[in-house]
Amino acid sequence: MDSHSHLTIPNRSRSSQSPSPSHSASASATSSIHKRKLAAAASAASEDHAPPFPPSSFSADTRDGALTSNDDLESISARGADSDSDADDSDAVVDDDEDEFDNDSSMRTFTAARLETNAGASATGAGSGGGGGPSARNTKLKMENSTVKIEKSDGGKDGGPTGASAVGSTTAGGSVAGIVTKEDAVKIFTENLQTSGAYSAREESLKREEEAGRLKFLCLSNDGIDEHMIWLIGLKNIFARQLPNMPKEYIVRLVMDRSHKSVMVIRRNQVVGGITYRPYVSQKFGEIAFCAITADEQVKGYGTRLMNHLKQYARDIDGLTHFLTYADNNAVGYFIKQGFTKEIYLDKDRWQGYIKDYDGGILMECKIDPKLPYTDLSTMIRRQRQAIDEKIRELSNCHIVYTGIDFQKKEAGIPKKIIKVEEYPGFREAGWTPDQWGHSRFNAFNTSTDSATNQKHWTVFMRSLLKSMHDHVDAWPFKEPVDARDVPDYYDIIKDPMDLKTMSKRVESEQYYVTFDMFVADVKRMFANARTYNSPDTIYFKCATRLENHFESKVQSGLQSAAKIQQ
Ligand SMILES: CC(=O)SCCNC(=O)CCNC(=O)[C@H](O)C(C)(C)COP(=O)(O)OP(=O)(O)OC[C@H]1O[C@@H](n2cnc3c(N)ncnc32)[C@H](O)[C@@H]1OP(=O)(O)O
Repeated sequence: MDSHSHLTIPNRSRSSQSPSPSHSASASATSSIHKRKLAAAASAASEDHAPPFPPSSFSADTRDGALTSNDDLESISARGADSDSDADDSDAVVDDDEDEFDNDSSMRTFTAARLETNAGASATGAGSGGGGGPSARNTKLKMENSTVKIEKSDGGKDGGPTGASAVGSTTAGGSVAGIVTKEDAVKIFTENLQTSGAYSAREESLKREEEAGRLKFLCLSNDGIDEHMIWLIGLKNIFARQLPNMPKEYIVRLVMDRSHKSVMVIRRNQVVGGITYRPYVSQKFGEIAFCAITADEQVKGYGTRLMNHLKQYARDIDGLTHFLTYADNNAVGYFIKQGFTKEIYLDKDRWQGYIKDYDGGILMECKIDPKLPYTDLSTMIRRQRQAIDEKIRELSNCHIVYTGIDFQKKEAGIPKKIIKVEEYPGFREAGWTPDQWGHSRFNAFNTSTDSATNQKHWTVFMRSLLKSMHDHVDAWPFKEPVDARDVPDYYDIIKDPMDLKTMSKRVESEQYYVTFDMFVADVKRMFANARTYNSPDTIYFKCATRLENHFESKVQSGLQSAAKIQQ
């Protein structure tokens, strides 16, 4: 039952740290210490030198498997309380800045050499439960010309020692049950189709990066394989930087704990971020302990793709149905976007006593869908969009785009030459007939004898409405077009400006507003523009609202009296 201890870790708020200008400065200030450490590690000549991973202070613990016994947690908690002042951590626990790690060229060369040697091997197969024997757990860096042992594994469960698993490999070749093939997609692809929104665009672009081999998502745990350890240390460094209120020792312990797994984003063989979680296989849920993306790669979609890979992996390999996590307050928004809720629907019996309490975090839950192709959601969305578009095309011809009219815009958009409505390309094809001329949802005058008289009634009505607005006390901001010399950025923001003077010209042309709806649309636009550009507390915003109310009441009363006259 040791792993089910229900303890409160007092100082484990994961407050995130956003990139700051001082970031690089602080990195360079400590880099010399770091380089000394790395040089010592690379030489590995003397046991007096602490190797970069895993350092002696935790290697003993991690070799012994799970680290979540009561004793362990209590000691973590006690250490956590003074972790912030624990500047000496750097010696005991490699307290590297993530950038320092990146910046050290000798380490990079070393890492690259190793990773090249093993290219491809790390992405092969899921880990087995038996690969973590002492001989396999070589936790010291070797010299560059030394051989690195890569173990192939067979997809073990239970959160035991695991080799690197290419996350999402369960959908090898991209074929997912229930998803049509590429060829089918091409067949139903149609022109003028909006193929993706922002979410899909980001997902698709990262998916392409994966397919091109520039990006990979791996699930690893502490298996002693050198390159895995390098990545785990890289991930630990990211967590330490991005979750500064988390005791660093605690981060190391969980990342290196063999009952935890880490799904990592690796780009050009460097860790960009990851999620460390503990699968409780018997309970079919996982607890996300840490989640972070390196500072300069945040909000680029990595966090979402990482979570999608995690869900797919946890469902298909670990057999999990839910995730629970204590989310930092400022990360709640991210988790909500990943499908987490603050309501916990999972039966308490399944999780209570298993997960650790965190102060300052909000417990959130995510149900893993049993079928969704999480790593290929963008394809699913695209195909759904295509199917809907196809259906709409069957039922309507609104997708047909006709050539536009050469409007010959003059001042105020009044056309120079009159074009008959029936000559507008597409009007007749859309089902319009000449008897619909002047048709409007405002039908107060529509019963008049002929359309010319009818139109005259409307012109008089529009003129009176304009005058009424013009005379109103709140009309002053709307009488003339906005002068760009007074408001330089106005036309950057407002692309379709409108004002009372312009509308007056359009009314007086007696040609522009062929329906009353067009007039109302211009009035509405004028007020909408004012509310778009100005904030609610401004006089302009308030004038817009008051004048609009005035306009609406005038329209109502005008239409009612017109209707009475008709009767
Ligand atoms: C259990 C825990 O570890 S809690 C602590 C979580 N970690 C942190 O707070 C560390 C600092 N933050 C990070 O490392 C990252 O910002 C993460 C992991 C929170 C998110 O990763 P990213 O790569 O930035 O996420 P991604 O780019 O996929 O963004 C997904 C969406 O979430 C939004 N988002 C990202 N971070 C946050 C946030 N902190 N709050 C609200 N929304 C967020 C994005 O704007 C984006 O929205 P959109 O789809 O509408 O455009």
